[in-house]
Formats: sequence, C-alpha cells, structure tokens
Amino acid sequence: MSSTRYIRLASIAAAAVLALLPLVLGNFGLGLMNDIGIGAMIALGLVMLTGVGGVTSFGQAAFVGIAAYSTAWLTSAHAVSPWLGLAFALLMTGGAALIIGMLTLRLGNHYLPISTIAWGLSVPLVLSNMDGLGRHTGMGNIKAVELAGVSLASSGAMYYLIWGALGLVYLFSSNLLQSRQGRAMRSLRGGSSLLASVGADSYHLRLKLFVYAALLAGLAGWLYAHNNRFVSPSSFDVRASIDYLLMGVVGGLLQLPGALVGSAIVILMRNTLQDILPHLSSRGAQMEVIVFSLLFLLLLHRARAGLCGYVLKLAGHYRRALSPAGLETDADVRPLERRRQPAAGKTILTANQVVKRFGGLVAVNEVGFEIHAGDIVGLIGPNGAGKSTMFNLLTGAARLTSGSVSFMDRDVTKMSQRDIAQLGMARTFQHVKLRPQMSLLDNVALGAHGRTSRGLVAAGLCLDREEERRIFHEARVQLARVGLAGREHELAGSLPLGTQRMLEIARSLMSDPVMLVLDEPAAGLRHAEKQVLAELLKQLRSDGVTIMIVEHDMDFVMNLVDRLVVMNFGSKLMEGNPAAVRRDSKVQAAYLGAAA
Ligand SMILES: Nc1ncnc2c1ncn2[C@@H]1O[C@H](COP(=O)(O)OP(=O)(O)OP(=O)(O)O)[C@@H](O)[C@H]1O
Repeated sequence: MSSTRYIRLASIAAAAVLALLPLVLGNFGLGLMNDIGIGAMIALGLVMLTGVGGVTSFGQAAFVGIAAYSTAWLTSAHAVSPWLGLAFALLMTGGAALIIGMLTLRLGNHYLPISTIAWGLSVPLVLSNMDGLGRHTGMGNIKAVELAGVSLASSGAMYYLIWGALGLVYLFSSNLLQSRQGRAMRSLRGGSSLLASVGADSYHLRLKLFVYAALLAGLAGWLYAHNNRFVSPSSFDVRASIDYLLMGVVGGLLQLPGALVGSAIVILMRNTLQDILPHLSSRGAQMEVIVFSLLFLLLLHRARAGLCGYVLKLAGHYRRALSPAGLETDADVRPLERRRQPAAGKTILTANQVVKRFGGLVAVNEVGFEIHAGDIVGLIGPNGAGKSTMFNLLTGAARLTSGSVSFMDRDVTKMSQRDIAQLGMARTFQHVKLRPQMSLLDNVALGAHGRTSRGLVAAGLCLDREEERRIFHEARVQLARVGLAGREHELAGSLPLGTQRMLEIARSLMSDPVMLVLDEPAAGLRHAEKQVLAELLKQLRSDGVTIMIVEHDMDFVMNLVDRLVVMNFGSKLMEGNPAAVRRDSKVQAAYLGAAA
C-alpha cells in the first residue's frame, strides 16, 4: 500500500473514532477532549509558525485572548450572534497580528522571540485593566453558539464544533504545506538568499505564517469563549503561551500531528498531576511546574523533534515525512508558460564602471563588460580579485557604490535580488544551498516560485492543483535535463556534492532563466564530476541558455567558455577568448603564471 493511501485510511479511521467518542465519554471526558481540541488548534499554528517558519512565539495566548474577549464583548454586552462574534474575533486577531508582525518580523536573531514576550505580557495586562471587559474578573454569560436553530451549549455539541473546526484547519494546513507557497515556507529555515534567488520574499512569507498562526489562535479563542462561556485575563498570559509552545515541542513542531499529540499529552498530564500531586505535597501547583520543566528538559535532551519526530525516526520515515512526494503528473499536462528569450548575440547584460568599496578597500574598481545571449562567459582572477563581489553586485545580492548594471534592457542597479531574479537571472551558490529535508522534486519545484502565482488560500482550499501539476511536470523535465530522472523522491541531503550542484542547476532552470549565473560550480568536485558538469553546461549553451561562471579551476573554465573577463586587485585586467587570455602576459603574470 502506498504511504498516501495508508495515511488516508488512517485519517478516516481516526475521524470515525473521534466521531463516535461522545457516545462513550461522559461530560468530564468531553470537557477534556474540547480542551485538547482547542489546544491542538493553537499548537497547529505554532507548528506552522515555529516548526515551518522558524519564528518562535511566546505570545500566542495573547491572540487567543484578543479573539476570546472580542466575541465575549460583542455577544454578552451587545447580544449579537456568536457567528458575528467569530467574524469580529478573526478580524481583531488578524489585524493585531498583521500590525505586530509588520513591527517585529524584521527583527533578527533573538530579538524577535523577545518581542513576542513583550506583546504576550502586554495584551493580558491591557485586558485586565479595561472596565468594559470586566478588568481582572473577566466576563461571563457568554452566549452559546447556535447552528440552524440548535443550541450548541452542551459539551457534546461543542465537541463536534471544536473537532470539526480542527479537522478543517488541519486539512487546510496540510494542503498549504504541499503547495507553491508551502514549499517556500518550508524553505524559510535555511535563510533568505535561496528564496530571493527564486523570486520569493521571506519577509512576506513569514508575515503570512504569522497571521495564519494568529488566526488559528483566534479561532481557538472564539471556541474557548463559547465553550467555557467565561473569559478572564489570566487564561491568556505568557504562562499559557509557554504551555502552547510546550505542546508543540512535546508533540513535535515539525509535523502537523505533533500539535494534536502534544496538546493531548500536556492536557492529560496536567489533569493527572492535578489529581495526584495534592496527595503528595501541599505545594501541588509548584510541583506541577517542576514536573513540566523536567519533561521539557528531558525532551530537549532525548527527543528534540518531539514525540512524533521520535516515533517517525524509529520507524525510519522521519526524513521522508518532511518531504511530501509531489503530485504525479500526466504526459498531457499543459507546460508552464515560457518567457521570450532574447535573440542569440543580443546584449543582455551590461556592467558599466562598477565600483564597490568596503570602507577604504576598493573590492571592485570601475569594471565594465557586456554579456551576449547564448554565450558562456567566465569571470576569473586570483584570490581576492573581486570576482565574488562582482557576482553579488550583478545578481543584486550587494549594492554598488557607483556605476550601473543593466539587464534585459532594464537598469537593475538598485533592484532587489528578487526582482532581478524575476527578470530572468538565475543563480547557484558557491556553498550549495538546497533544502536537505526536502525531496529532489520539491527542491527543483521551488525554482518555479517566481513564475507561478497561486497563493495561500487557493493552496489551502486545494484550488491550485492544476498549477501544481504543471510545476511538477516541469520539475521532472528539469531533473531529467541534468541527469537526475528517476530520483525525484530522494532527499537532497543524501546526495554527493557533485549531484547537489546538478540539482541547484535544475532548480535554476525551473525559473526559465535568460541567464544562468554560476558561482564556482566546480569547487569541491572530483575530475569525473567536473566533466559531467562541463558537458551539461555545454548542452545548456546549445539549448540557448546564456551562462556566466565565476570559477577558480582554469582547466575547467578554459575548455568551456566562449569569452573570459579577467580581474585582478578589483580591476578588469583584460577580456577575450580563452586562447587570447592564455597568451596575455599580464594575465600570466597575475594569475595563470602563478597557477602554472
Ligand atoms: N563584505 C566584505 N567586507 C569587507 N571586505 C570584503 C567583503 N567582501 C569582500 N571583501 C574584500 O574584497 C576583496 C575582493 O573579495 P572577493 O571575495 O570579491 O574576491 P574573489 O576574487 O572572489 O576571491 P576568492 O577567489 O578568494 O573568492 C577582498 O580583499 C575581500 O577581502
């Protein structure tokens, strides 16, 4: 049985068991299940935000509080329908998350998690000081939800509402992760330069995840308010936020089921401890904190990926589980649209008097050259000549001090790396940047981000399948082009360096580039791997792809390129075909002579 079929059957069985549970559970059991469902929904947001997006939040309970108070205020003080309360709660939570996210998500390092503590502390403080919201006492008499005239006041009715909503958001999240946006989101943890090179914007991806996680917390807050029919600020303080984070860590922040497992473990454990500890000590509440702290430490030592991660690892599927297989595609799938490629020989890139200073050091000094469509051009020079700096200036990864660069008839001097990528400049990295936990197919599919468009909502609702089929069809074509056909489902992290470089090139080709810019592609490769790479690049040239290559390996470059630009001490030493460069005495003195 295929793993997809197995997962589908297991999900149907789990749904059936959950649907029948109220028949055997009493009120207490249903209350616990409702708490687990609400906790799982908040932890699901954290799996998306922290596990996928790499943003640690200590303030998620604040969003739960904003939503719970919004609906409590509207339905108890103004007697409106809880369904209007839901719309208002989501609006308030989403709006708050958007503002907080825009203010904090650009903060790097540890500043971001610290800032989450700040709003995690301040929201309950504000709630507990507002007269209209009952100050420290909170608000009661919250209306029960009604559905088609039927009151959902009982625990059993709320159980179906909570778990039904959880099922829907779980499905939405799962669809999202296996989409164009989801691939980019799953790549966030490895830094922003790879994403920029495929035309994706890390900041906006993080912001979307942040708002999404807050909306899940908001939905949970609404359910909490109408399940308990009472809200107070203490339920939404930083301690509650840490509890939700603990649920994610215990269950596993890297898998969606981790949210469910974590919520169940933490809530059931807390309940059991609250029964047992008072019999053992008069300081039961403090003991509970200690037990949870010990659990946290144990997990960090023994199972950092949480219980789900641990079990999957034992089952040997851990790495594959992070890497959805990608859609199967038919031969008759409509290919992705191609851009109009420039005519052979047309000037596609012009560097004009480019200067880059680092303080007093002039790394690139008034360098200029042109690149014509269909050529392979090499940028060479001894160590410290300024090649990498020039590479960064051309691709938009660094800003020029003066001079200009035009690409495809556009002045790109001040353009972002992402916008230059969108114009058709694809790059690879000196230190290969792949997503090791993702399949080859997913890694390559990521390269099409800038030429496809379906967004988060379409992905969550599965309205992007046609585009996904086209992406995966193209990804298979590009994998075959670099000699990796049939290896689609292997993990990128398991490949040797030479194959990883091929994979990077396949990813670059996914953007349908006008020009491929390769940063030391032969570095670290064995002789045979270099030969395979050179053959591939020659094949790409004959397919009409323009290539610029920064390289140290003279033999590799000389046998490959049409033209060379030689740099030394930041300046252009000469430009010409390989034979002319080989003959040039200045080059021999500066570089080739040293290498001979
Ligand atoms: N971010 C930076 N800050 C300060 N100096 C820098 C920076 N980046 C590069 N340099 C300096 O600029 C000069 C050119 O460096 P660059 O890395 O571009 O040379 P390169 O030709 O690529 O060298 P290599 O072949 O060794 O990679 C060097 O002296 C380097 O120390």
